[in-house]
Amino acid sequence: MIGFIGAGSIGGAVITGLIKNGYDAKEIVVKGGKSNRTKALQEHLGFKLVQKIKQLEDVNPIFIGVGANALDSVLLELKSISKDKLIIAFTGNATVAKLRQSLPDAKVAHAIPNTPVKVGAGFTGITYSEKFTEQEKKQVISIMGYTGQLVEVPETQLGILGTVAGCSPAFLDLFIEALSDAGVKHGLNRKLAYDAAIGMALGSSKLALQSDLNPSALKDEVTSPGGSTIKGVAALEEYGFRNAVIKAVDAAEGE
Ligand SMILES: NC(=O)C1=CN([C@@H]2O[C@H](COP(=O)(O)OP(=O)(O)OC[C@H]3O[C@@H](n4cnc5c(N)ncnc54)[C@H](O)[C@@H]3O)[C@@H](O)[C@H]2O)C=CC1
Ligand SMILES: O=C(O)[C@@H]1CCC=N1
Repeated sequence: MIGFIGAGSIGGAVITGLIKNGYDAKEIVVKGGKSNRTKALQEHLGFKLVQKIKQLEDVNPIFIGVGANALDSVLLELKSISKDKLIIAFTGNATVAKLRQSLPDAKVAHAIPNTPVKVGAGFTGITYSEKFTEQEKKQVISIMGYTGQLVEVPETQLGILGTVAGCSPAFLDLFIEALSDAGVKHGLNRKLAYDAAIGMALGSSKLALQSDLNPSALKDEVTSPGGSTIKGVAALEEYGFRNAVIKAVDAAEGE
């Protein structure tokens, strides 16, 4: 059995991704928060819902999906049942040092998933404490693999990886929304405008993944000489698109 504490946006997305992609819901135990959200998710997905962290005593690994405000109290409650367990926290400020200090008898890791885990297309960065064996890392991969890619990085890179992959779904959604607004401005109906923008983002991502060319060269393939695309690219540069994206990442990184 595997466990979750906190099933909000990211905890719920990982649980959904696991179950929708074939992980047995009967093997998942969730301790949710005070809202009815987890109950609604449980009715939809069929995992086991418990009321107390102590009820996760026989569960391993345990994933923590609570926010920073709830982390300390959760770790305090978890301590007495954490001996030799694998504890993986998604919480932004759950550094390995903090987790290690709060749960000295556990094997801890800090991971930053992104919301596409919900459809098995996630990109999750993870830093393990040195206590994790290769076998235990494989165990985590065998679970998180249901939700997409899992990439191990040193903790010095986990924050920026979490921004580039974890915050950016919101940035891309904003781009898709803006693109469809422009389509509507020029006469497309809203549904067709969204379908076109989303279909483009999906197709371009697939092409970037499968092509030998980097995104810069792929852009060059779209910009016919004297054509409409290069005029649009010039306008994006004029309005600081590239700089706006870099500044967005700087801001998310707290700069
Ligand atoms: N939303 C995202 O895309 C990502 C979020 N994160 C990090 O994950 C953390 C949570 O973020 P969200 O899921 O967006 O927030 P959220 O507010 O949607 O989810 C937090 C959940 O924890 C529950 N909770 C609070 N106290 C609890 C307790 N004692 N026991 C069980 N459940 C409890 C709440 O009821 C809520 O459902 C944050 O630190 C965030 O930085 C990390 C990667 C991606
Ligand atoms: O906004 C946040 O704090 C989290 C971190 C990555 C995505 N969402």
